[in-house]
Amino acid sequence: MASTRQSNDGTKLKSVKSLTESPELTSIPPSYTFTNNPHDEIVTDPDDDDPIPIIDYSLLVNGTPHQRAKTIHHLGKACEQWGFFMLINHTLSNSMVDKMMDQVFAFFSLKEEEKEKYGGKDVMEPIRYGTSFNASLDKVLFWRDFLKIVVHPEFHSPDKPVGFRDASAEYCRGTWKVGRELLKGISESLGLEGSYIEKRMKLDSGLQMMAANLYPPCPQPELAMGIPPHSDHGLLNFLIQNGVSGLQVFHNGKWINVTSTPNCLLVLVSDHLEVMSNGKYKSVLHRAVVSNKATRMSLAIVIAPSFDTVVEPAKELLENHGNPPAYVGMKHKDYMQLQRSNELYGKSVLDKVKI
Ligand SMILES: O=C(O)CCC(=O)C(=O)O
Ligand SMILES: [Fe+2]
Repeated sequence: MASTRQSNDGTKLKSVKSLTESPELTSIPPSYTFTNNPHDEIVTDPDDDDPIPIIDYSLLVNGTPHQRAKTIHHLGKACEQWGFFMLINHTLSNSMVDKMMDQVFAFFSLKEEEKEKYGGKDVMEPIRYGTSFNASLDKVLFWRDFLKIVVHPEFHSPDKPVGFRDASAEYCRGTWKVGRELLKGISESLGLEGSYIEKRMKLDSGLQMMAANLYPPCPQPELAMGIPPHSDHGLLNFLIQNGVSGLQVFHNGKWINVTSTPNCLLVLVSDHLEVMSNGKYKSVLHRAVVSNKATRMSLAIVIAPSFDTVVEPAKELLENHGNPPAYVGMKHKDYMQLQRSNELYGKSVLDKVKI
């Protein structure tokens, strides 16, 4: 049975998409308005002297030993200094990516009753459609509808739209492969064996999740927020978007606009890589702002440890470098549950495991 999402005052909460479809909407409802301006920090485009790192995937997998070693070095620096990079020359074809984005758009375009089949309250449901982040807890609502699906170790898919299952099976297989190759390079960049992360994080039964976000045009974008500053659970997050910018990453005390670059994967270092590397690599704080011009869509693929893995700093890194652990271990499932059942705010979950 379709469940009903409740807003703070107990009334049914509409998706942002259906809210924006009412023709008279010229201002945003007060429940979406931030009283302390979320846009008051420094926002800038990337500096020419400190550009967003670019990693060439083809050199990592098919390069000469020298090219591969150089790429692994750059990869390590990107994880250390930005927690974020753009991946080019990867193996995901344009047609595969386009097909996937078309299906995500088709899902959000279904009738609300159809989408509401996945509108359950349990934050750990394998397929979950909703709005804002945690609508029953969010003090101010976010200008965003979402669909989250677990696709590994068990593959799930909504039945509609018709082409969704095939497109997502193909896209998820492709991104999983890229994720495992990148994690090999990242293990090596930490001075560990190439297979270290995949073994230690039990990636054969690792969690892969797809999270699709829809940010409809907003009549007062300066008062609203698509998704608040946060870092993600898991090891890596691959983001693609529909050609409309809105992602900002926090770097050296400033919010950096990430302009949409076709054919590249935006790769975000996530909390479990920070924990596992004992803080050498930092998960990136990021947020999404909205616009009054176009609907923005983004699609995230989370590559994460198996649910039963206790994620803690790699003993080998502590022993080799004589460093004390900076984080306590926590089971991935407990970490994810903690993040999903609270307000999304900065690195608040990571702070709980920091020593
Ligand atoms: O829409 C974006 O660019 C960011 C989405 C995001 O941070 C997430 O899904 O975790
Ligand atoms: Fe995120």
